This record gives sequence, C-alpha cells and structure tokens, in this order.
Amino acid sequence: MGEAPAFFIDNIQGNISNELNLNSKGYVTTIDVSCNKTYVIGATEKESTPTFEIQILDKSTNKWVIPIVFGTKPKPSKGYSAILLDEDRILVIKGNSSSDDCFWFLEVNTAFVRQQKARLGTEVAAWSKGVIGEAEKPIVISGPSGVGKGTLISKLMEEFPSMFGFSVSHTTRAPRNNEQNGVHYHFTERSIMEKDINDGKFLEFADVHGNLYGTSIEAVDVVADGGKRCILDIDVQGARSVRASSLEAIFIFICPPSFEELEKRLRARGTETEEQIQKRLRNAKAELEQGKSPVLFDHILVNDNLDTCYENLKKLLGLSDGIKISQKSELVVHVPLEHTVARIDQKIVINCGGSELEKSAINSFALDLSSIKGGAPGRTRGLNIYAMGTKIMG
Ligand SMILES: Nc1ncnc2c1ncn2[C@@H]1O[C@H](COP(=O)(O)OP(=O)(O)OP(=O)(O)O)[C@@H](O)[C@H]1O
Ligand SMILES: Nc1nc2c(ncn2[C@@H]2O[C@H](COP(=O)(O)O)[C@@H](O)[C@H]2O)c(=O)[nH]1
Repeated sequence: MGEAPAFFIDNIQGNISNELNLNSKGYVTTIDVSCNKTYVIGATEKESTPTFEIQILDKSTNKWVIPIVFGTKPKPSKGYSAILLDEDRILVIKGNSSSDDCFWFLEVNTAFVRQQKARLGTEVAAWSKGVIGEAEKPIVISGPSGVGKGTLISKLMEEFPSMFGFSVSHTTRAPRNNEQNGVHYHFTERSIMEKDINDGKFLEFADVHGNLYGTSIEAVDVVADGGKRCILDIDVQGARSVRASSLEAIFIFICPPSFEELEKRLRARGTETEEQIQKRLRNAKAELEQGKSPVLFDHILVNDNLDTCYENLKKLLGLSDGIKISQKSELVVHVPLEHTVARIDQKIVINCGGSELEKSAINSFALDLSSIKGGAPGRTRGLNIYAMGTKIMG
C-alpha cells in the first residue's frame, strides 16, 4: 500500500521545468517506473490550450527522453493524482472532475506500448480513458462482398436503434450514389489515411478489393461512449487484426447459400463495374475458405432466406425474446481538486475530504480495478466504484 497525494505545483524548479518547458502555471507529477525510469506528467498551456506533456528521465544515462504518445489525451485540470499499477500503466485521477472523465491510464509498458516501441524504435506511452462498468462486446460481422452483411446490420439498427451503433469505417474508395460521408464511410485519400495509420489512429486496416479500408479507434469509442453496442462490418483480414487486438468482440461470419447466389446478388446490386465484380468474386473464394476457421469466427450464419438469417442473428445476440433493459447506472461520482489516493491491492481508495461532503454524498470510495479490460489503443473498461463497501456503479 502506498499513498500519493493529489497535488499541483505553481513553481516548477530545476531540470523538470527546463525539459518540459512548463510555464509558471504548469502542473506536474512524477512517478518512478522500475528502478531506472521516472515519468514526468505535466500540464502545460500551449497557445492558451492546456495540454498534457510526458517526459521520461532515464536514470541509468541521466538523459531526458520525449516519448511518442498515442491516444486521446485527457484535458488537464488543476490537480491530479498519479499512481503506478503493476509497472505497466499509471492511473491518473483528475481532480475537479466527475467519474465519466476523471480516470485515465497512461500506459508505459503494456503489450500495445511494447509493440509500438518495437515498431518505432523509440520510447512510447499511450493514454487510455477509464470507463466505469462493463460494456457489451462489440460485434464484428464479416463475409464476402454481396453476401448481405450491410442488409442484416441495417435491419438490426432499425429494430434496435438505441442498442446498436455502427462503426463508421474510413475508405479510399469513391462513394456510391446513395452513400453519405460520415454515415456510411469516412471517405478519404490514401496519403491521409496512411499517415493516420502510422500515427496509431486505427484499430485495424486492410487493402480490400484494391482500396484501403480501416476502423479508427475513435469510430469504435464514439459508439461505446454513446452507451451503444458497436457493430463493425469488416473483411476477413480486418477481423483477424481485431482478433489480435485488445478489443474483445464477438466474431460472426456470413456465408452465401452458394457461390452462384453470391454472384447474382453482387450483380443485382448494380454498384460495381464488371471488373470490380470479378475482383470481389475472386477475393470471395479466399474469404469463404478463411471464414470456416473456428479460431477466427465464433459463429457462422448462412444468409439464404433473409428473414431466417436475421432471426438467427438476433437469437445468437440474445435478442429474440424482446429488448433487454439497459442496466446503466445514472450515478456519477465527483472527485474534488483536493483528494488523496491510496492503493490496496487492486483497489484505489479515494478520499475526497470532509469539505466536499456537501457537494457529494460520498466522501470516500474505492475504485476497483480487478476486472479492467481493453486499454490502448481504445478505452480501459470494467472499472467499478464502491462507496464505503457498497457497490454503487459498474
Ligand atoms: N438473403 C438475401 N436474399 C436475396 N438477396 C439478398 C439477401 N441478403 C441481401 N440481399 C441483397 O444482396 C445485395 C448485397 O447485399 P449487401 O449490400 O447487404 O451485401 P454486403 O455483404 O454488405 O456487401 P459489401 O461487403 O460489398 O458491402 C443487396 O442488393 C441486398 O438487397
Ligand atoms: N478491414 C476492413 N474492411 C472493411 C472496412 N469497412 C468495410 N470493409 C469491408 O470492405 C468490403 C467492401 O466494402 P464495400 O462497402 O466497398 O462494398 C466489405 O467486405 C466490407 O466488409 C474496414 O473498416 N476494415
């Protein structure tokens, strides 16, 4: 058990201020990670917009390193606590914030960070926002072009609009007549998309039928933050990448009743040229082979009769007996500027002090991290909050 007070410093002295270039109103905290690295997390006001900066002091060489930082940064507040968890991530608790924005993780040695370090050959850190409670697993729907994935997803979204949200992918292909930018796809250029991929903004991407397609981390987070279950319509290569990522999902492969029927549907849709249809059909052969993999897909559905296939899809999502009632709690906890934190195993006890009693009925609570899931490049989910021994959220 250790204790780290919430604090902010008006005058930063010595090396830290020089290296971080913090102005006199910067806020900074330091955390020792392993015996030879100190992480300095500082809030600066760059062009009057407060932002978080990270620097690492390598104590073996006595040199400062500026890491490449992935993920959406938290908006700084005037006081925050930081506590090291299991040598791989730092929990940062923002003061004067409510529980939907106060828990953030700075990952310093997770699998994602190690992967990016090896890729880039430099120090890397990654922010991941902490989310209270369990989110239902996203649904990955895959299958050859023309099999009916989009049709099935539209039916599901129409019947359950408040339950599901579509992950809007990016693509370099040209929009079809009925397609809207930001609704069906984010239509973009290859050079822009390649830069964003390089900057770690994508959960997965693939070259599909000659164009680049990809799921941005934001596309998935936006749906989950809206309290909805995310549906991804992606090809088999993309499904494989998501399987290998930290996103836990349900993987469903949609099969046509026959190859001839697939070809008929693709032609009848009338959205592709003959050359594109031929390319999609060639790729479909390989995808149908890979779709049989029980390692990759949890379920296979044959889309012969549309209504039957849709009923089967609902059944496996547990929706055939009517709409599930959301168990989302409306309770929000406020962490004041001045608070203290202490770690007991996988629980962080946050004491808000007596002066905050009037603001919040809860002046001390425990943040349980024993069931956390996910993490960079997405949100860290599964946080639970208990007040004085009673579970109140999650
Ligand atoms: N069970 C079905 N029987 C007959 N036609 C179907 C069936 N399901 C879908 N279709 C039709 O097949 C065509 C292709 O469907 P859809 O666009 O949903 O395929 P998709 O898998 O999303 O393709 P892509 O991967 O290219 O986006 C559409 O015209 C759709 O109306
Ligand atoms: N790997 C990914 N595949 C994607 C994504 N978005 C769509 N797709 C797949 O591309 C093909 C073709 O789609 P179309 O709209 O041009 O007909 C289809 O199989 C989709 O599932 C993505 O983000 N990543």
